[in-house]
Amino acid sequence: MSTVPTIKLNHGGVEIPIIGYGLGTAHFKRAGDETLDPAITTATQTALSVGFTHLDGAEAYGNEPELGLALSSSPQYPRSSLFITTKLYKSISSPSEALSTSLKKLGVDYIDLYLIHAPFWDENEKGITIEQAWRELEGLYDKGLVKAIGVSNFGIEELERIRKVARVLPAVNQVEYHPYLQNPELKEYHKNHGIVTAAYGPLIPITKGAPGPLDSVIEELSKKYNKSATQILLRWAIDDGNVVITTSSKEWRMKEALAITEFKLDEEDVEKIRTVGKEKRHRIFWNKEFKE
Ligand SMILES: NC(=O)c1ccc[n+]([C@@H]2O[C@H](COP(=O)([O-])OP(=O)(O)OC[C@H]3O[C@@H](n4cnc5c(N)ncnc54)[C@H](O)[C@@H]3O)[C@@H](O)[C@H]2O)c1
Ligand SMILES: OCCc1c[nH]c2ccccc12
Repeated sequence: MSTVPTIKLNHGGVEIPIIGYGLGTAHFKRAGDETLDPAITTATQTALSVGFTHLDGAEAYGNEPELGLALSSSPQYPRSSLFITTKLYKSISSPSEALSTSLKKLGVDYIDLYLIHAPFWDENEKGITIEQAWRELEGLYDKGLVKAIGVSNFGIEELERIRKVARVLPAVNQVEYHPYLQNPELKEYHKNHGIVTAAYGPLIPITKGAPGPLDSVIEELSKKYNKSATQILLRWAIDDGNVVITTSSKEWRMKEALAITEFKLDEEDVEKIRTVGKEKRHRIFWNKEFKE
C-alpha cells in the first residue's frame, strides 16, 4: 500500500495528507442521536485499512464517538501516522470546552487540525465574534492540543477579520471547491497568505451538479488516462493545488479514490477542466436551501 503524499502547512512543520476521508456527508447522524451507528465505525475502519491517513470529522456530524471507536479498534495505525481534523460550530461560544468534548469522544489527546466549521453564526446570540473565536483557537494551538488551526466556508471578508487580529494565520480553509465553483479570488487570497485550500464536494460535477459542460471533457480524459471520471475529478482537485476531501461507504470507491496518488494530469488538461468548468456555477453546501 503506498503512503499518501503530504503538503506542508504554514504551522511549524505540520504536514497534511493530500486526500482526506470525510465523515460528514455519507455518515453524519441526526443532532442529539446518541446511539452508536456501527456502519460508520466499519466504514472508517475500512478507510484506514485501504490506506486513508487523513480523517475529516466535525462536532456537527454527531459521529465523533464512531470515529473514536474506529481509531481505538485499529491500533495497527498509530496516532502519529494519522491526521485527524475536527471542527466546531454549535459550541463556538466555548472553544476550549468543545475541544475537550471532541478529544474525549475521539479518544485522542490532540487534534491535527481544528477548524471553525463556518462563519455564519449570530455573534450576539452566541456571545462571541469571529475575532474572539480565532484568539481562542490560537490559545488551544499554543497549548499544543491542536497541531494546526484553520477555518471552513470562510470568504475573503471573514479571513480578513481574522488576519487583522491573528498571531497565527489559518493553516487551511476547507471550502466547497470543484470545477463548477472555483472562486479564483479566494484561491488567490489563500495563495498570498499561505493558506491551503481543502476542497470538499470535489465530485459535484458528476453527482449533484451533472449534467454540465464538463461531461464530454471528463469522458475524453477518462479515455486518455484510463482512469474513472471520479479519479479525473479528484486528481484535478490535487493538480489545481488543493487538498481534497471525499467520502464513500464502499471499499472499492475508497480504493478508487486513493489510487489518484498514482497518476497526474498534464497541465493542459488541468487548464482545460478549469476553463470549461467556468461555464457553469453550481453550489450545494451552505446556500439558502442547505440545512445543517
Ligand atoms: N466543511 C464543510 O462544510 C463540509 C461540507 C461538505 C462536505 N465536507 C466534508 O467533505 C466530505 C466529502 O464531501 P462530499 O460528499 O461532497 O464528497 P464528494 O464530492 O467526493 O462526493 C462523495 C460521493 O460521491 C459518490 N460518488 C463517487 N463517484 C461517483 C460517481 N462516479 N457517480 C456518482 N456518485 C459518485 C460517492 O459514493 C459519495 O457518496 C464530507 O464527508 C465532509 O467530511 C465538509
Ligand atoms: O460539513 C458538511 C456540512 C455540514 C454542516 N453541518 C452538518 C451536519 C450534518 C451533516 C453535514 C453537515
